[in-house]
Amino acid sequence: MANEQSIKQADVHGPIKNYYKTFGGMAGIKALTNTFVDNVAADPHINYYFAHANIPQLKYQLAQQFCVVLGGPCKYTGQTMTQAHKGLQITTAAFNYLAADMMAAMKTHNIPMAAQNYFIAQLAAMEPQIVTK
Ligand code: HEM
Repeated sequence: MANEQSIKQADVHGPIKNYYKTFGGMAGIKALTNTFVDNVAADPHINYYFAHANIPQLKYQLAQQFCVVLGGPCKYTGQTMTQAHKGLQITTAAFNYLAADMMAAMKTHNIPMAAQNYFIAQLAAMEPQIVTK
């Protein structure tokens, strides 16, 4: 299990459920993250936000964060969601496009529906920290 500091930093809301194995452990989470970031990079509604992003670093931090959210034995050492998205002027519409890109990625990887619902609810709970416009 991730420690308390790591959980807080990852902006996990509410009780963590253990879906780590359902997502295929770290290999599954990395594969999902790759598909998700690829979907975002190909999404003309939001990809311009990532024009100057360090994609390998972003994928690494996302996979660690997702692992913590899914109850896995990881530590998230990146920025909080408030810090990471400060000044990016992210809109509700952009947030929703990104969520749809994650749903498509989970579908691609055949994640069971209950696990999908848990994960997307966790991401949705981060919206107040991310949407600033
Ligand atoms: C629940 C949804 C989201 C989560 C979980 C999330 C998570 C993250 C994480 C973990 C980082 C890296 C922090 C670090 O390196 O310390 C990051 C950075 C970033 N995020 Fe998000 N994010 C979300 C939504 C969004 C949305 C909607 C956008 C824009 C449409 C966005 C744009 C960015 C950008 C541009 C960066 C900086 C990348 C870089 O400079 O390399 N994020 N996000």
